[in-house]
Amino acid sequence: MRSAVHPLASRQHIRQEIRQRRRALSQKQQKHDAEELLIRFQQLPCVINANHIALYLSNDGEIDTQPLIDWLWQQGKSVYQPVLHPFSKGHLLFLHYTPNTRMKLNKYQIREPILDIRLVKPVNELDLVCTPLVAFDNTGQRLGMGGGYYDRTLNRWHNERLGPQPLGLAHDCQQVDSLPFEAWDVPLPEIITPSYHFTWPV
Ligand SMILES: Nc1nc2c(c(=O)[nH]1)N(C=O)[C@@H](CNc1ccc(C(=O)N[C@@H](CCC(=O)O)C(=O)O)cc1)CN2
Ligand SMILES: Nc1ncnc2c1ncn2[C@@H]1O[C@H](COP(=O)(O)OP(=O)(O)OP(=O)(O)O)[C@@H](O)[C@H]1O
Repeated sequence: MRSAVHPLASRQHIRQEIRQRRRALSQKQQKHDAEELLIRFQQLPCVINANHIALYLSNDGEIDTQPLIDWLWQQGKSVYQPVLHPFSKGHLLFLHYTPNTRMKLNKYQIREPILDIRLVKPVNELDLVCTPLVAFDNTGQRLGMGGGYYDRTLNRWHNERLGPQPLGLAHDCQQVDSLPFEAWDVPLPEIITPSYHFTWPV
C-alpha cells in the first residue's frame, strides 16, 4: 500500500506518521513480512557476493532482521552491528557480532554490542550495509530516524562510490510517493520489502 502522506508534509510529520504505521502492524503481519523478506534477501546478488555484512537489530516496528542474521551466520558470513560512537556525535561504529556478543541498551533503548575496539570493522572493509529507514519514496530517497547516522556512514559511497553499497530494508507500508530531501540525504540504490525488490540506477 502506497501512503497518503501529504506531499508537502514536513520530515518530522512523515517520520511520526510512518513510525506509527510501522508500530501498528500485528505480530502476524510482522512474522509474515519477515518470512517474505528473508526469501527475497537470500536471492540478492549483493548478499550472495558479500562476506562482511552490517545489519541492525530491529526496533520500533522495523521489519524483523533476526531471520536474516541467523541465515547469514548459517552461511558462514560475518555480521556487524552498528554502535553509537562514544564521542564522535552522529557517527556509528560497526562491531563484529556473533551469538556470544555481549550487548547493552544504547541511549535510544536499542540493543547494541558493548564497545570493544578489537571488534571494530572499518566501514570501507564491509561489503554491504543493510540500512534501516523510516520512509522511502519512488526514487530511492530515504528518511531515517533523524540522527543522520546512516547519512554519515554512507557519505563516501554517495560522493565517491568508495566503500560498501547500502541495501534498504522496509515493510511495504513505509513507501510514500515522494519525500522532501536535503543535501546530505543519501538515496539508496536498492531496497527490499516483503513484496518488492526496488532498484535505482546509481
Ligand atoms: N534498529 C535500528 N538501529 C539503529 C538505527 C535505526 O534506525 N534502527 N539508527 C539509524 O540511524 C541508529 C540510531 N538512530 C536513532 C535516532 C533517533 C532515535 C529516536 O528514537 N529519537 C527519539 C528522540 C531522541 C532521543 O531520545 O534522544 C524520537 O524520535 O522520539 C532512535 C534511533 C543506530 N541504530
Ligand atoms: N554527511 C553529513 N555530514 C554532516 N552532517 C550530516 C550529514 N548527514 C546528516 N547530517 C546531519 O544530521 C542531521 C540529521 O539528518 P537526517 O534528519 O537526514 O537524518 P536521517 O537520515 O533521518 O537519520 P539516519 O541516517 O540516522 O537514519 C541533520 O541535521 C544533518 O545536518
